[in-house]
Amino acid sequence: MREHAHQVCDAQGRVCYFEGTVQEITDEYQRQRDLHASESRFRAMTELSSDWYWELDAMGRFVRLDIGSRGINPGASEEVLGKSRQQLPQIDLSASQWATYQAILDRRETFYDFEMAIQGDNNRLLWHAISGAPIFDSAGVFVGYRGIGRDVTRRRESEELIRHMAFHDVLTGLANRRLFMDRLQQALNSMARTGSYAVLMFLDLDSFKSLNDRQGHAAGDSLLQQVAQRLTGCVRSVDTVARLGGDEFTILMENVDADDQRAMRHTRTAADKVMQALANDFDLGGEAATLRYACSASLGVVILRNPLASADACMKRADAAMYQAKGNGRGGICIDADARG
Ligand SMILES: Nc1nc2c(ncn2[C@@H]2O[C@H](COP(=O)(O)OP(=O)(O)OP(=O)(O)O)[C@@H](O)[C@H]2O)c(=O)[nH]1
Repeated sequence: MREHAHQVCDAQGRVCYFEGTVQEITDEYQRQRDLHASESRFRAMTELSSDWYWELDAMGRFVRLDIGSRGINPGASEEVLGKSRQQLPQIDLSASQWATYQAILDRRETFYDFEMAIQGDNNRLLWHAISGAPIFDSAGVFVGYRGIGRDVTRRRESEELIRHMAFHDVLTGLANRRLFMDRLQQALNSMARTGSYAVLMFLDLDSFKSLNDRQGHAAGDSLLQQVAQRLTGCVRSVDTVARLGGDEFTILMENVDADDQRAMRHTRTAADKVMQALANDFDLGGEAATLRYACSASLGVVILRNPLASADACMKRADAAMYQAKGNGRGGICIDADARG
């Protein structure tokens, strides 16, 4: 019940009696209790969850940001109030991503899991997924947006790692066969446009098995890693170096030259450089000891002229050239310069 009362006085100001009203407010009281319970539920949710709640005004500026104790960067709330997302320098979106975001807001659409890169502390890239819905007042006028945000950095990093592992060799970090074959096919396609030849090299270490057998697998692994580094260091950054597996490496050089003679000269120089890169002894001893190892390798080289050739056929030729080099006594280069190839 709610009571209102006031005094009724006589002409001299003396209180004669009280009069007032009594109102039953059970419904209103219940509504307030419900509202309070609902607000408490919402608070508990944002407090316990790693998600956060945000609200923008009609101009897209933050008017509210509730970040629970488990949420990201709890101090961020004051920094962002009054600013739009576009005004926050830590959000790292391309121009076209910003345009997509703004178009969604302009159309007053509900959106789900719009992912944004955020520059975190120590230059760590974080990823936030935000979902939001427009808010309209009782007259149907648009007054802003509200929604939730979630840190999805772990998921993005796992996806990136899986993607990287699908296309790279775990031991050396080089491209794997799958990525290499893809690049080779792309190189053949672009040869059709540029008319410039490409060069494919196939390198196999000599007697690698006996290194493994005599010095152990760790020494073999160390050699493979160091060979990968040296090969990467002796080609241009646009060239692709791959480990196909075991002790087999391949190198793809694009846009070598469109002229036969010059292409042949460049190819010889590049092949010599690769062999030269492996000429100095490797230290396979790890931290405790020194183990000098002179590595020999056989190199098969193919000058690719025919953009219609298949990537598989090119690889077979390079493999055959490498075996030819092995057959010639190991430690040498065999160049397959078939003018039709
Ligand atoms: N340490 C190490 N060894 C590997 C790895 N993958 C394959 N191998 C070994 O690499 C060796 C490959 O040897 P082959 O190329 O067949 O033989 P090879 O002794 O080099 O002989 P030639 O090529 O004829 O000179 C095998 O003994 C494999 O067990 C790896 O990731 N790490």
